[in-house]
Amino acid sequence: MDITRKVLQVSGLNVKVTTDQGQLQLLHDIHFDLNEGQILGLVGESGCGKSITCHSLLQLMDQHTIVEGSIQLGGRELNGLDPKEMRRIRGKEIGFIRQNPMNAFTPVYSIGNQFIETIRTHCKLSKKEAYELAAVSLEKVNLPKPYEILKMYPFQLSGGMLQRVMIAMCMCLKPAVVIADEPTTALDMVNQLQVLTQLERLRSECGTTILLISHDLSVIAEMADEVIVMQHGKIVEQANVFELFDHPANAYTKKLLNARLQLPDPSNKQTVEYAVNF
Ligand SMILES: Nc1ncnc2c1ncn2[C@@H]1O[C@H](COP(=O)(O)OP(=O)(O)OP(=O)(O)O)[C@@H](O)[C@H]1O
Repeated sequence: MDITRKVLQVSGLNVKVTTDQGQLQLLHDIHFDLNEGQILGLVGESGCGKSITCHSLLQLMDQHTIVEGSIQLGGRELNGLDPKEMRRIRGKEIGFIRQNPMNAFTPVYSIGNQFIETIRTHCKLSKKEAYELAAVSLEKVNLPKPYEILKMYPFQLSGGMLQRVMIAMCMCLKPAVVIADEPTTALDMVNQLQVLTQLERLRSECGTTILLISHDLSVIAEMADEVIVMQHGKIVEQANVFELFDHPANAYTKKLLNARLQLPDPSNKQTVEYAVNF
């Protein structure tokens, strides 16, 4: 008996944008399911449509865009949902961890102010209760001295710290799904590891399902259960992470895997080979 619960079901997703040159199709017939507690990796080279996919799921596309198809969260259709209702779903039911953490925060308000505001938008808590919950969550993502962090402004925190503040917000709201769009791209190795560890905790402790977008194949190999490969707005391959890395079926997937930086063998004095020709 299959007991896998589908949390998010995307089918026949087409995204078109109207430009001065006419209509341009950005996504072509995208289908995938996100199962409860799963980490689904989405990979592909720059411009293949990864961010458009997550913005479409979150209904964040601008008014010149046509989003066709079905996006069902727990059986409820999101495409075309009333914007006010969609605002309630974003954050509470679908969390979003953005590529550039600095853009996710308003520079003139303290972290505490924004954290508490976010919690209270979705949960019936007093300011004091929300403040305490925020401090506990910051500690859970290994941010020491949480009360001091809550008093700080976004520019006083590093990118990695801001990413962890966003993960802490998700831990408070416990959304069914988190969409993480290149969460580690702008971070050094130490911060990358901390953010990935906390994402994994979000999944293991809160049972959150994660759509992890990255062009970094090592991040995907480490984190994902299943992987989707995109090219030119289309899914070209979807497979279990081991299957995809060990036996890629599609020619583009093979090219993507081969394009990883090939470091030289130190015993051999040959030139470093960079296979980056798409
Ligand atoms: N509003 C728009 N009008 C026209 N084209 C657009 C619009 N938004 C995005 N695009 C195009 O759609 C394609 C997909 O963009 P998207 O941002 O999803 O790429 P991506 O895979 O996330 O890339 P990256 O890894 O660099 O973030 C790109 O070619 C982009 O130029």
